[in-house]
Amino acid sequence: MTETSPAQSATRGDAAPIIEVEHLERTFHLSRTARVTALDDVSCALRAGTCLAVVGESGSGKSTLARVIVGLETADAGEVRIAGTPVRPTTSRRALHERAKLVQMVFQDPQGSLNRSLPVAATINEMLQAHRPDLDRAGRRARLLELFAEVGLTERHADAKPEALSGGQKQRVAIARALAAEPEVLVLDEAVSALDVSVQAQVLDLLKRLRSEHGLSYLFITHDLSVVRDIADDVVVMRTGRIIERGTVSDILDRPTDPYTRLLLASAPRPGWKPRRGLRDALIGGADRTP
Ligand SMILES: Nc1ncnc2c1ncn2[C@@H]1O[C@H](COP(=O)(O)OP(=O)(O)OP(=O)(O)O)[C@@H](O)[C@H]1O
Repeated sequence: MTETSPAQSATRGDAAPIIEVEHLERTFHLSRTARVTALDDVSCALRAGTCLAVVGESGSGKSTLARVIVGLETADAGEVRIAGTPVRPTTSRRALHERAKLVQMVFQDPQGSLNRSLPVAATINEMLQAHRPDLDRAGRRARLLELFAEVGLTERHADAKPEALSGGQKQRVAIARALAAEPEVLVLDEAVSALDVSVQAQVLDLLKRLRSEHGLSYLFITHDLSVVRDIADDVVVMRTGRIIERGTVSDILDRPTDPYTRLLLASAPRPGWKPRRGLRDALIGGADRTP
């Protein structure tokens, strides 16, 4: 990770892409006759030092896009480049290690990356062993505590087992674990979606601070438009595997042109929000039928 200088921040608007996604296709074959197209000619770019939100309702292809980007899923066609290097299927430890130094993923459920029977420090230690071979045992412990302090946790949290931590604390551990690899990009897949609103706000604040302190870039996957204004610079809107609208946060949130984006906005919780009856039917049945 590198520190962002004021000059770098000032030129963010023209920043070169750190992730380039070109014409991705991915179809899942569910049976001999049934298939679902999760990605249909998807192209987008994440500018270095910025946050690109990928929004859309459940099943629109957001997680598949994220998984293809980090190499957990293979596309049928198209290409992803991270810092100019194509993401290709590989079992080479060296290639996987180099990719892990570029991009780390944070999932909705932090439990998946934590070992139930070990203190959470063990998870971070494992990452440090892989990515900081220069550190001895004491050096790793010192770095671990530094990472915990960065995400607002203490030594007490480091030595606790996952079950003793709250959802927000576990998500902070997952973020510290990702940072331990010192990546350039975090792919955050619904990373705050399971948290209570107040905890969600604190984790979003943490992510904003980490981004500016370390010059990180974020691909922020969410179905919840209410968090997008807070964290993102650019937005792509996905529907049934396609990108149907893209632009800056204010383009998409204040001046959406696509009827589906307008419906998503109408369904986003905000102060005074009341669910509209039939909205989901309208979303599934055809956005252009309902304003
Ligand atoms: N491994 C898989 N096998 C079969 N179908 C899959 C698989 N992964 C995703 N799909 C299907 O691809 C489509 C897109 O799924 P994806 O998880 O990418 O959407 P999403 O927008 O992230 O939704 P959610 O927020 O619910 O995860 C869905 O119809 C889903 O059922």
